[in-house]
Amino acid sequence: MTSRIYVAIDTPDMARAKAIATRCKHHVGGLKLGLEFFVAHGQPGVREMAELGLPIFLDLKLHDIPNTVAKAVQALSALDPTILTVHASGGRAMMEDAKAAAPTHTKVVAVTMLTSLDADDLTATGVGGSAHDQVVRLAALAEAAGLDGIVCSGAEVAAAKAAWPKGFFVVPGVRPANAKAGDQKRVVTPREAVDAGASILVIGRPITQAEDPDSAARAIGATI
Ligand SMILES: O=C(O)c1cc(=O)[nH]c(=O)n1[C@@H]1O[C@H](COP(=O)(O)O)[C@@H](O)[C@H]1O
Repeated sequence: MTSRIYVAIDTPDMARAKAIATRCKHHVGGLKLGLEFFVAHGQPGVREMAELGLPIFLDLKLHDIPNTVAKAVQALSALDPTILTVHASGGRAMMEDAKAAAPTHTKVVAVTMLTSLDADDLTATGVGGSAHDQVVRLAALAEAAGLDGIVCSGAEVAAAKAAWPKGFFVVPGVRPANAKAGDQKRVVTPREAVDAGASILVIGRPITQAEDPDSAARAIGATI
């Protein structure tokens, strides 16, 4: 079975990005390329990484007015990513237009509440209610907009999936037992994320900062 792990290649260094991806490519299901990589290398960089043969998750977390997001999605369509992110808080029309502009088989998923935020951070942004409420509310909005799924923490995925059984659920903020949380606040283990219903897990530093990324990915894979 294909691994559910997408490794987050968060580096602006192309040689390092390729080295990590090459070392763990047999134990992950895909590569997640985000802002750090994209700002440094753009579309040619994404194409170069795609040559390694793994599915590409392009995590640009688009968040702007509908027209701007739709045009940005159109402009990156030739990359044909397997997964693409937008922010659910951009609203329904923005999500609808992003989905309409994306290649038909690209899964467009909406980031709900970043895993680096906790309840206090949410309150500080002026949003009432718990993380659970916020994720379930934004998941319903993403579903209504015709998206394929959402990004949320492992703590909310079971509730979101109960409300949207056909949704695709991306779970970052994943840490093996005893691993450093770093800037992540809503953290679960890989096993907990899968048991709760994650479709895929996004894992960065526990693999990329390991002395041997291949063994780290293999060891995490063995726990799920
Ligand atoms: O959309 C994401 O992938 C994402 C959403 C979120 O809420 N939290 C989150 O950490 N991510 C991404 O998941 C990765 C997590 O990396 P590590 O914390 O190093 O495992 C990073 O590339 C983040 O950009």
